[in-house]
Amino acid sequence: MESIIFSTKISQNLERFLANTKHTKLGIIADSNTIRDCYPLISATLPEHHVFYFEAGEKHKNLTTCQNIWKWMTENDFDRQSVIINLGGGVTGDMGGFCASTYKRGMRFINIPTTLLSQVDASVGGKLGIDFMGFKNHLGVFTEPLAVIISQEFLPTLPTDEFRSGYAEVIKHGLIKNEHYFSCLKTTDWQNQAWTEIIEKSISIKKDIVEKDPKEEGLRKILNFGHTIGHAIESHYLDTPNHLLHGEAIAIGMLAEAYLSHSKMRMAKEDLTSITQTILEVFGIRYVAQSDFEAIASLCLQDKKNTGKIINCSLLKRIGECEYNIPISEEDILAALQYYHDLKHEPDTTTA
Ligand SMILES: NC(=O)c1ccc[n+]([C@@H]2O[C@H](COP(=O)([O-])OP(=O)(O)OC[C@H]3O[C@@H](n4cnc5c(N)ncnc54)[C@H](O)[C@@H]3O)[C@@H](O)[C@H]2O)c1
Ligand SMILES: O=C(O)C(=O)C[C@@H](O)[C@H](O)[C@H](O)COP(=O)(O)O
Ligand SMILES: [Zn+2]
Repeated sequence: MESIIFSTKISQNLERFLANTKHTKLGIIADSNTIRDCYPLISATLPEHHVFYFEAGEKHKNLTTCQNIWKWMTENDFDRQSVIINLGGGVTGDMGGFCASTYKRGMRFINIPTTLLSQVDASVGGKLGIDFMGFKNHLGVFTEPLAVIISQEFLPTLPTDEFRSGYAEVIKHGLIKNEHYFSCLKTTDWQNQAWTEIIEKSISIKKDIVEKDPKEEGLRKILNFGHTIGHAIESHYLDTPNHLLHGEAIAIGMLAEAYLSHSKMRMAKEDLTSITQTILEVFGIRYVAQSDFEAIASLCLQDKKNTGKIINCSLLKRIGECEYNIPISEEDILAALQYYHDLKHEPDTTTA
């Protein structure tokens, strides 16, 4: 597993790390926001390097951007002894890591995650990839970074919606593995959490699972709770005015899959109520039209956990315990989406 460095002075930690990492060339991959807000925090102490940045956003996590990255690597004579630094959120980490690990069959890379979401989840565990044909992370590989360097110095410029998006993965970590963690999250205002503890706790939950099953042959599928339906919703609305951030879509996915946990796994009604209240308090209700349900359900047919035409979902037995490879039907998905839709009419739960 990659080494994870918790840093309070990113420029110094990175300088030290690079001094001990022999490389021919050094490349920085960022997006249009992190080049402005995050690169200045590390640029002064970096040794000689090349920079590539792309237009920020999920819709640029695609083959066209990858081609531009591979061209930049080639034109600047990167070789297998070169090192790439991915400076940004999950989009930069997933795509930059994918490009590095496929260029000349593999170059080393370091992740410097700059969003809450990428610090608690995306930068750890070696899942890399891009979207393709409208499906999330459809092309990709498992490759560990050389290191992940995590610093909260980047977070002050992160917009509130992006912060909240990352919080969805934090809630997920509590729901799948640690009831106590979830109940602490539940009782504290989400904007006033103790972020140092949250980041460390979430990473330790994820790391523990990934170490046991790095290539998602079994147990790791629990990290995908909320993602069967959540990814389908994210993909469906990606290029529309109703587009959702990854965590916002996963929050809806977790509500829908919590409903299925109750209906198919006998998770207690009190647990469903507690999950529903907690997620709605943070995320409110978002636009998911009934007329889109069929299309969303059919996107689930391409989920990577599936076996042939069987849609396998990760569902909760109770808060803090998740099971994987639970077959669900398209009708189940429609019922779960209806559950989400109907929450809009509950007087105490609608905030948006
Ligand atoms: N590989 C994994 O295990 C894994 C896990 C979870 C999510 N993901 C993927 O990660 C992606 C979502 O990650 P994300 O939420 O970090 O999205 P992102 O990379 O798009 O970053 C979110 C936004 O914040 C901006 N930004 C980043 N850092 C900033 C900073 N410090 N200050 C100001 N602006 C900043 C970015 O430019 C972008 O506009 C999705 O593609 C998802 O599929 C991967
Ligand atoms: O690390 C994992 O495993 C996860 O499932 C973490 C998820 O939060 C993340 O969104 C991941 O990229 C989803 O993977 P995918 O295999 O469903 O594309
Ligand atoms: Zn996710």
